[in-house]
Amino acid sequence: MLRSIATVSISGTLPEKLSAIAAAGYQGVEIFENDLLYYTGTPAEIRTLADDLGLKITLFQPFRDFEGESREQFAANLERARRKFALMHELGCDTLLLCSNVSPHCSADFDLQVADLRALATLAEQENIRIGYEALAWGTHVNHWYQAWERVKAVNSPAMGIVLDSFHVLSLGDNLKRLDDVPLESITFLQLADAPLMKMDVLEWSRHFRCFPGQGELPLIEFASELTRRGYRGPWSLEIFNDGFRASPNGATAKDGYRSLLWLEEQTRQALGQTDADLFTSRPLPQWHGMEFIEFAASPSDAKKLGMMLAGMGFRQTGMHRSKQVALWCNGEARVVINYQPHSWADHFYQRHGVSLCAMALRVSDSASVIARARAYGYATWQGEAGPNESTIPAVCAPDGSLIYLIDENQNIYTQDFNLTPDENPGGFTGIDHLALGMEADSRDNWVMFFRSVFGFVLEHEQTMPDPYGLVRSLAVQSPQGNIRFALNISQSRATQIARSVACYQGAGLQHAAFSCRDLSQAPPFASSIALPVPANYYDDLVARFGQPEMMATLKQQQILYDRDAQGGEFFHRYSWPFSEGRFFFELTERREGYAQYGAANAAVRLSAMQYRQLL
Ligand SMILES: O=C(O)c1ccc(O)c(O)c1
Ligand SMILES: [Mg+2]
Repeated sequence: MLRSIATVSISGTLPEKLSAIAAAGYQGVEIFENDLLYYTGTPAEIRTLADDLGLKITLFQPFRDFEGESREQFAANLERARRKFALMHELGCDTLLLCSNVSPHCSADFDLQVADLRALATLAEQENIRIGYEALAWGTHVNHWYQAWERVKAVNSPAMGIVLDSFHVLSLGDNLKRLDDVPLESITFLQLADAPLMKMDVLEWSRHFRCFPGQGELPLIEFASELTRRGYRGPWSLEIFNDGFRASPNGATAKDGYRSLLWLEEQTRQALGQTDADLFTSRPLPQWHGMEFIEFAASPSDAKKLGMMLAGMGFRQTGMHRSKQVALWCNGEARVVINYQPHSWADHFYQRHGVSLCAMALRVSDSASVIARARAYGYATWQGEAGPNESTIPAVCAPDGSLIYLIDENQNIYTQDFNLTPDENPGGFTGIDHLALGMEADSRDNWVMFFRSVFGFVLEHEQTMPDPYGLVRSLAVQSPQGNIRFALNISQSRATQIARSVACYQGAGLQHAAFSCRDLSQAPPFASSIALPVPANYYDDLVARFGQPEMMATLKQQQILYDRDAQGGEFFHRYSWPFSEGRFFFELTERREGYAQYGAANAAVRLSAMQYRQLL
C-alpha cells in the first residue's frame, strides 16, 4: 500500500511540508501547483528534496478548465499542457490530475469534449505522462465520476484514466456501484477525504471543511471497500482542503492523516473480511465496559473544596492512597479520584492547567490490545511510577497530555493501593454517564482521530448550543456499546466559557462530568449551596412542549430538567453550580427508554443560570 498525501492538506512552506510528510511515514506526495509556484527553487530541486526524504511524487495537480473551450482557448490550453508536461519531467512525476471544466461558458457537446481530451491524451502518450480526469462536484457539465468515465472511455487512450476523489463522489450522494464498468487500469489515482455533513454549497464545503477519513460523516469505508473489492491496489492519497489544518502545526496534522489511512485500511479490511489484502491491521478492538473513574489534579486546598462539592452531591470519601496524597470519592459505581500529591505528575498538570481532569480510567475487556493499538497508531503510552506493592496501570496519552488508564475487566485496582472504607459508600449512582471536554477549535480533529483509531469509538452529528456570549459546537463520540460517552466542545467566539478557559488555562479541559443514576427523583437533592436553580419559565415551557402538567410540577419541585427524544426516550437531569472559577460543573442524569442524547435543549437554561451567578 502506497500511502500519500497532497501538499495542500497541511501548513508550511513546500520544504517544511515535505519534511513533515516524510516524518509522518508516507511514501508518496501529491504536489499542488500553488506550493510549487511559491517555492523559490526549481522543480528539479523539489525532486531532489523529495528523493532525499524517500518520497515518491505520486501526482501533480491541478490542471484546470481544458475541455470544451473556444478553439482559440483550446490551442492555448494545449500549449499550457506542453509546458506543464515539461515541468513534470523535471519534477520526476508522470501523473497529472485534470479537473473537469467549471467555466460557465464551456461547451456541453460531448463529442467536442472527447475530441479535446483525446488531443491531450495523444500529447501525454508521446510524453509518457498519464492523465487522470477528475469530475469536480461543481463541474459545469461533468460533475459525477461516471460522466468523467464516459468521456475517458470514448477517448480510449492508455494515457488517460479517471481520478476518483471520495469527496466529489460522496458529497453528491453518489456511489461506486457502476465501477464494474471500468477496467482497473483506467483508475489512474485515488484521493480520499471525509467531511462533516453540511447543508451548503458543495464548492465551499469542499474547499474549507474536508477532513481526514474517520473525522467526518461520509461513507468512506464503503467507498474504499468497493475499490479494494474491485482490485484497486494503487496509492491511497489524502487531499484535504481544511482551514484549520492550514493553520495548525503540520507535524501533528500529517501524523493524524497517516493514522486516518491506517484506520481506513483497517476498517476496509474488516468490511471485506479479507486477510490477504495489503491493508494495515492491528489488534482487535476490545469490548468497552464503562468509565471506571475520573481523576482531578488539585492543590491540597483545592482538593478540600472539590471534596466538599462532591459531598454536597452525595459522594463520600471511601479511600485514601497508602503512599500518596490521593483521595478516592465514591457514590455507588461513580468514582472520582482527587490527586494532590506534591511534586508528582498530577502536580505538574495542576501547575499548568489549574484544577483539572488529569486522567480518567476506562474499563475494558483487554487493556493490552488498546495499548498495542495506541502504539501501532503512533500515540504515546505511559506506565507510571508505582510504590512497592502498588499496582501499575497502563495508560495512553490523550491529545491534551492527560492520561487514559485502561483497566482490565476483572482487575481490582483499589484494594492494593488504597486504605478503603467501603461502608462509607452511600450507593445509588450507577457510574459516569459522560464527560464534556472543551478544547481549542483546531485541536478537536486530533481528539476525534484518537478516539476513532485507538478506541474504535463512533461519532454523532455535531450540534450547536448557545452560551450566553456565543455559540458552542458539540460533537459526541462514544464507545460502540454506548457505555462511554464524550462531548467534544469547541467555540469560535472569544467570549464563551470554553474560549476563556482556553486562554487562561492552556487548554480548556473538562467542562462537566455527568454521573448516572437509576431514579433521579429518589436521589437525595444536591446541597442548596451546590444545586443550580432552574427558572420557573423553563417548567412553563416544558408543559407547553410536552404537556403532562402534573409530572412537570413534580420536576419543578425537585428542580429536575427534562428532555424527550422522538422515539419517546426520556432524560432527567440536575446540574450543580460550577466549581471555583467556573471551569467545570457536575451533572446527575437518568436515562429512560434508550434516550441517547445529552439534553442539549436544556444547555441554554444552565448556561444562563451560571452566568447569573457569576454576575452576583
Ligand atoms: O477545489 C478544487 O479546485 C480542487 C482541485 C483539485 C482537486 O483534486 C479537487 O478535488 C478539488
Ligand atoms: Mg481531488
